[in-house]
Amino acid sequence: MGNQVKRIGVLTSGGDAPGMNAAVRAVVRTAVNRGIECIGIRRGWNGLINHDFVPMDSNSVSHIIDKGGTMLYTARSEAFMTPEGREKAIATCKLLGLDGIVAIGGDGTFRGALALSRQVAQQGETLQMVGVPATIDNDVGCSNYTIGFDTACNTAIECVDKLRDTMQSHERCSVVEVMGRRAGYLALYVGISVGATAVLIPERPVDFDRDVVEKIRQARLSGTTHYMVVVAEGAGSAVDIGKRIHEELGIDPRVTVLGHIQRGGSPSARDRETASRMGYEAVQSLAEGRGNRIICTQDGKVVDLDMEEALAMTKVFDMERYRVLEATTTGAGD
Ligand SMILES: Nc1ncnc2c1ncn2[C@@H]1O[C@H](COP(=O)(O)OP(=O)(O)OP(=O)(O)O)[C@@H](O)[C@H]1O
Ligand SMILES: O=P(O)(O)OC[C@H]1O[C@](O)(CO)[C@@H](O)[C@@H]1O
Ligand SMILES: [Mg+2]
Repeated sequence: MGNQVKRIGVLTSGGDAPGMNAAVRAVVRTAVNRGIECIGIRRGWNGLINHDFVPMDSNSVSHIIDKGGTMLYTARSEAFMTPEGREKAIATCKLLGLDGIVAIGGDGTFRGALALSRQVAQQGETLQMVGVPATIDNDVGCSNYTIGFDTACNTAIECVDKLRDTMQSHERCSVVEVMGRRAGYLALYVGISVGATAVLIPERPVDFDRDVVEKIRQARLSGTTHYMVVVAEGAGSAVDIGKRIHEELGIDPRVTVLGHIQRGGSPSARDRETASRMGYEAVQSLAEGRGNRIICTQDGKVVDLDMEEALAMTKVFDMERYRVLEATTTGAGD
């Protein structure tokens, strides 16, 4: 774990996101082209604990840029949350002679990276970590955008468009739950894009009467006979919302929880391109001696920020988008 970067590891961690493969490819190819060896660590942080790795060359990442999922597999690691687990990971890094690691994942993955790097520093050594944001939740505070979000939005939109066809024919109300963990980005982007009657997000405290009952009522008064309610998983359960709509309005909604379908599929152009740029920047950053960074998009540019400072940043939710939704759907059909 010296100063000059000769060999790096790359891993994917947390929930998978379309475009993770494109990011792995960019990391491996950029490293190889700079004369840096690259080791794939499999199954997230668990791979470092369990010696689960695979040496990678340029050909090992051929034919993956268009694939969803991650060729390195991913995991959530309980063991890595403990100093003892991280000690085993440090031993593997020493054994493999890693100078740095590119960790592709969400905020949790980066907290893990920081914890590892601090523990190494306590032992008087250095292990440079670089994070690449990839999560369908788009909830990494320091980055405007996270790899996978665009594809997940497009997948959800395709599903909701199909639901709308049958809701329109049967003159029904549909309640659709989308992922996002504690964030409402996915729900709001999808809601705007499908012309949802109502969207519930955790960033805006829900007033059921104002945000659901009145929206459906106004849509009905405008002549509409089908309604689409999009619920972010962080704002509540679609099943509960459906029951409440039945109680308060006497209609009989159909509930769909989109679930993990939103995490799959071939990555969109935006996700492939962003992943390629971020993967490239991650290796540049390590090779140029800038460790403990998170690669971020800010105003369309890819930049690297100090990991600790970046993790302390919070994203300001753009409420203007909620106003766009209201201005374009309230009192009308989709
Ligand atoms: N504070 C922490 N210290 C050490 N390791 C952590 C910490 N937080 C998270 N990790 C590690 O990172 C892994 C991934 O974190 P998490 O499950 O939050 O997913 P994520 O990277 O945020 O991605 P996503 O939210 O898209 O699923 C955890 O399973 C754990 O191994
Ligand atoms: O794959 P799991 O463990 O069910 O996790 C689901 C969670 O992961 C995500 O898909 C990505 O963070 C969230 O939107 C969701 O809450
Ligand atoms: Mg997360």
